[in-house]
Amino acid sequence: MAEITSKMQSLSVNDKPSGGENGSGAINPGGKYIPPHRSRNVDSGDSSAGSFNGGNGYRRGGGSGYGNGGFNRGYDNGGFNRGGYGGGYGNGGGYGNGGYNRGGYGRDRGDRGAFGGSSTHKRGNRGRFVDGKHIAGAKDERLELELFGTADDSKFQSTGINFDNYDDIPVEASGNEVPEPINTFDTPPLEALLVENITLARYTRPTPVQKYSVPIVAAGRDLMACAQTGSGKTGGFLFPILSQSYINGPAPLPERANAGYSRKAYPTSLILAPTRELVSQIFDEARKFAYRSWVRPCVVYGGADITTQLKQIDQGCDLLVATPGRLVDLLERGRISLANIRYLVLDEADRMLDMGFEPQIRRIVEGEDMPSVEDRQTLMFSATFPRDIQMLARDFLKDYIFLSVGRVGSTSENITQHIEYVEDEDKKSVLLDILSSGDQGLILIFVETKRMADNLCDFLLSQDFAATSIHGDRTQRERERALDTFRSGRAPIMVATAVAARGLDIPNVKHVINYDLPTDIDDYVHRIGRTGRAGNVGVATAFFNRGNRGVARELQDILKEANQEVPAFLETISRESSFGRGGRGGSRGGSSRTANTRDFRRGGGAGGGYSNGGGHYDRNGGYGGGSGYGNSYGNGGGYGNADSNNSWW
Ligand SMILES: Nc1ncnc2c1ncn2[C@@H]1O[C@H](COP(=O)(O)OP(=O)(O)OP(=O)(O)O)[C@@H](O)[C@H]1O
Repeated sequence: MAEITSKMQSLSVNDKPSGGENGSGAINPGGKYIPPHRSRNVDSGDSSAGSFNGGNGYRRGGGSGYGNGGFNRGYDNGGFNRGGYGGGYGNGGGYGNGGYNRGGYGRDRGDRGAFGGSSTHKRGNRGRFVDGKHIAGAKDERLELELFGTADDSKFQSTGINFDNYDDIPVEASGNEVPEPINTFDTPPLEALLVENITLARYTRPTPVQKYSVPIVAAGRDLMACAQTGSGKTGGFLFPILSQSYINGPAPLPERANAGYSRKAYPTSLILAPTRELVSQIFDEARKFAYRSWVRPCVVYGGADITTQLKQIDQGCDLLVATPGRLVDLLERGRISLANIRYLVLDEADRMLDMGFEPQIRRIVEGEDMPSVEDRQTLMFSATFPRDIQMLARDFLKDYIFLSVGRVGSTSENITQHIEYVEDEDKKSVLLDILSSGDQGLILIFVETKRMADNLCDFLLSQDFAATSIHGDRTQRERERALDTFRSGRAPIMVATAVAARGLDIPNVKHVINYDLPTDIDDYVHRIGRTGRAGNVGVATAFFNRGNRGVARELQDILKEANQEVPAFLETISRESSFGRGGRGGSRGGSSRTANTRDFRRGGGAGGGYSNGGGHYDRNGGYGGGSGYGNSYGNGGGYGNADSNNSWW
């Protein structure tokens, strides 16, 4: 600290940077900061570095000083400023004294708490199922406004100019006797109240995945559905299970249910998803479409007060949205029975396996009182379906229909993808260039580690950008607050680890930046899918350098599939790395990670049989390691620990 202070004092605006410690930015005689990637001749064969905005200067005047993160925690924690010695030496920018105020944004979380407003379930607006008939509850205008907003409310996603283009995406449905898709919401088999709620949500037409899923579930079939990010998969499972629930009513309680002191809930539908944010979001959607119905949705996830969750469950729980770890906890406490489950949904199942949830999932599905695969309907949804998850399907699904909207694991053409060659030490300055280039709506920046998320967020704050961060080490409250400030635009930049990669539906995310590329190409697909949703357009930029050559080939394939420009350096590096790895084995075509086949049951596919994919994906000592299907599970990760945050993200 003393050393830094003395360095700061000894520097003037015209000083050369001291190098090393501040990321090697340079300051020209006029006091203008020259970012390192400009002041150096880039010779890595990339023509793209620094090409973002035609050379905007930094509007923050002077500031280099990045690279000395680690200061300034406590952003978005409501007003106090721990600026410390902040960033700053080597610049004339004057932010080094804690002068920027990180409070401000980060309040007004309101009272959604763990369960969202529970007013949905006031007696009056709750529906009933009497004598085989669904009787809708009374209307509640205030609640309607809360659930559905108004057409011009930016908090709610509206469809974009390319919404109709979803109809042009080729759909493949394989399996026995695939039912005909519906084309509109007002045709059977959708139940009348659900159609009313869909209208309140201002959905005018079903997306392809919804067109198929509704009749498939109505026909009593199981489903594995793979559709691009942002194309309405949540409705794809909520619509059919709610509609069928409204038509069929609740399952009768088992005879011994709630005998004596037992206070168990007997949900009819169970939706499992990997992260707290995702289950909360699914729950919010379920509240909309369950409005005025007999179905009462509940949500449970780790990291939040279990007593509050139990109280909510006690008030009724017909559709339960849960992370696997917390659900196991509740099962152990004897507060939930799965004996009445008719519909089981696994959303983002591949991520749940990545996170080490497989033991919990197997316990929930096979080791408790859930009806067997023959006596329930099981649905699996994701935008990517690696082969191992298709294998899991063999145990959980029966005679299912495999639905793929577009190619499995492909990205939406609504997202314009840029891959820029950026060396690690240049990333910050290139990022500043992008962020300085104008109003771009919300910007989501992905990094690989929690530490990096903190560092980068601190750095951006030090540069006067209103940023927040989300990662697995932040408390649930902090994570919710971060999401809220981001959603509302009070902090229009969010630095995130993979916790925010899947499923999150945040309107107005215009740009996703992969500051660090993931090592798994499926993660890339999900990350960039936070933009370009519901027919809206978006931009995704990835910083690529030789350290990312492991994904070069797959990235190139993805760009081609989505009709995106493939930079020359990517082709070169991808050729080099394919050569180094002995041909196409590690590529998307032959990878065991992402299924190239549409329906695994059809066998073979471009990559050959499952066991010869090469380089089985491995994370957390997960299910990797083996060739061959037989030993691909059986991961480490210790039973019961997956709700904790042992991971790096
Ligand atoms: N039929 C529809 N009409 C209009 N908007 C829709 C329709 N279905 C879904 N949406 C909207 O599209 C957005 C994306 O939907 P959703 O979150 O279900 O996508 P997803 O396919 O699950 O994406 P991801 O793969 O990222 O999880 C949401 O804001 C949702 O409200």
